Amino acid sequence: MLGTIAVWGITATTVSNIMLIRAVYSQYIPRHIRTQLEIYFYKLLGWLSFYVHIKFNEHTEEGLKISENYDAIRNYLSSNTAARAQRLKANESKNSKSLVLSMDDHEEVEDVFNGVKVKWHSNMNEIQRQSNYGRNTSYERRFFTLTFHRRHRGMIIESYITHVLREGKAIGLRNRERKLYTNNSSSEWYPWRSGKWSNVPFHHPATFETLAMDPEKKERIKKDLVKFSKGKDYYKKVGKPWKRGYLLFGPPGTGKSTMISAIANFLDYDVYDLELTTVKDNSELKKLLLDTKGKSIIVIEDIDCSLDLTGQRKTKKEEDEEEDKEKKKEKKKEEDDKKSKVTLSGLLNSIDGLWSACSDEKIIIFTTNFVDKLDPALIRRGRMDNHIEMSYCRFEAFKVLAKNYLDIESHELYGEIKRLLEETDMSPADVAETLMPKSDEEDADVCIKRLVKTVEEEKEKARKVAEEEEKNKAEKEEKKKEEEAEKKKTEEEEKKVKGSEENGDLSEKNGTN
Ligand SMILES: Nc1ncnc2c1ncn2[C@@H]1O[C@H](COP(=O)(O)OP(=O)(O)OP(=O)(O)O)[C@@H](O)[C@H]1O
Repeated sequence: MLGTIAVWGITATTVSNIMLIRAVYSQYIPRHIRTQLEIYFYKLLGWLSFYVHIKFNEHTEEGLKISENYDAIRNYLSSNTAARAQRLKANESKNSKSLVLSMDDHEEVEDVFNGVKVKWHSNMNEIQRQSNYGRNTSYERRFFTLTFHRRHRGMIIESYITHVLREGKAIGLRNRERKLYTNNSSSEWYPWRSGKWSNVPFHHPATFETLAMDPEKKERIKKDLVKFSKGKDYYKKVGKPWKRGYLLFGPPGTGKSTMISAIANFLDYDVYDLELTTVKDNSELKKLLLDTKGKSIIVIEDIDCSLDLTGQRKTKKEEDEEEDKEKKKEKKKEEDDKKSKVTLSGLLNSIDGLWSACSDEKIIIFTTNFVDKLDPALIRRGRMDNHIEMSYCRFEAFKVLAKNYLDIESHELYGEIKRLLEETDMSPADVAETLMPKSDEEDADVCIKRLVKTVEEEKEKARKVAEEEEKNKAEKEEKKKEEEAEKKKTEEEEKKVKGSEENGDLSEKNGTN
């Protein structure tokens, strides 16, 4: 008992001595000397210790953004070592599609790489700060520390850390919740939002399986996408940026937007839906494009409606002059004139700029209903590498829709439908709408019969339209012929009159002589 009291007494004295020394140290030794002393102390520790420590902070140097490396390490440790940690933390991240378990603060786990053991420690410091208004605030600063024996320094720095960051980033991409980004239009009320992206979770259900189109064409597109997504080394070898441009063209309702969603789901990419008409000018466009992340699809729908593509491309000088003129005009204009001043050259330059500025995989897709209206420069290979025609619904595409909407693979009317669809141009959107049951009483048989009736009506309509066009054409030709005949007649009469006048002149002359 006496022994225990003595031990407590010694401990208490030691603790109070340490506290006294600390108080004297921080009160009487100037700050800059304390800093120097601490540097030497840590250096000494470094010389004495066999272990190397590397710190990875949660925030970047600027302090605002979460460090990508910290995130990657957390992902790596969550999947590789967190199972071995005693205490875990459930992170509810808005960027992740599922709950992510990671090591709790002040936990330590071991990892083994190439037979070498390393330790990861998750740290958290609470930092006290006084605000400008004298209020005390505190915030938490987190970081991971990697500890390993100094004889493995080279291998850990060159190989292990790269391995952890690469794996962690890949896990992050797999777990992330995909996003649909849209560009904000310029607003008088929220000027800081203009030229920036807003996002919502991307949950479009379209897939290549549900996409109605010719199966061979579908397979070709899928192969092209797979080759692209696995082509990092290939693109590097041939000296091309890891990008691909697709032009989707075809009549309305043939599935251009649906195809974009199917591609995004197939490759697991985000989608940036760029509304060109709300982009203020070329420099805002460039900024928006450069502000897109990798593994994404940038979409400009109905490109023919978003820009004046009928005009010739302008030279840089012409464009500058025009911009100068525009600026002068702009001053006179009311402030609420929000017309987009994006030009074709601006778009081309922005795409080329995007292509050369970023190293990660990106796809850009343009859609149009009128491919012939587009400037060839916009869709040349290299910018739009793959041109895909989305066409009217033929039998193969119909079979996919029937499977999707009615869950059937055959019907006695399939032969009839095949014949009708080969002869009639109907969009997959119209076929899908006709096939969809309108009530619980409607079964596949009712829907298929309705489709036959609708296609027959469409065929009849198309026949009448063609007949009308033919009639108009014939009438026009007839009119043209009549006009030509009339013209010829007038010319001949004029010739005759002229001839007789000349003859008259001549006889007059002869008579005079
Ligand atoms: N090829 C297709 N496969 C499956 N569904 C389709 C297909 N085409 C159209 N649809 C259906 O029709 C609807 C409209 O299609 P979508 O918006 O993709 O056509 P679009 O070609 O982009 O039309 P627009 O040129 O008018 O923008 C879709 O929601 C989808 O349900």
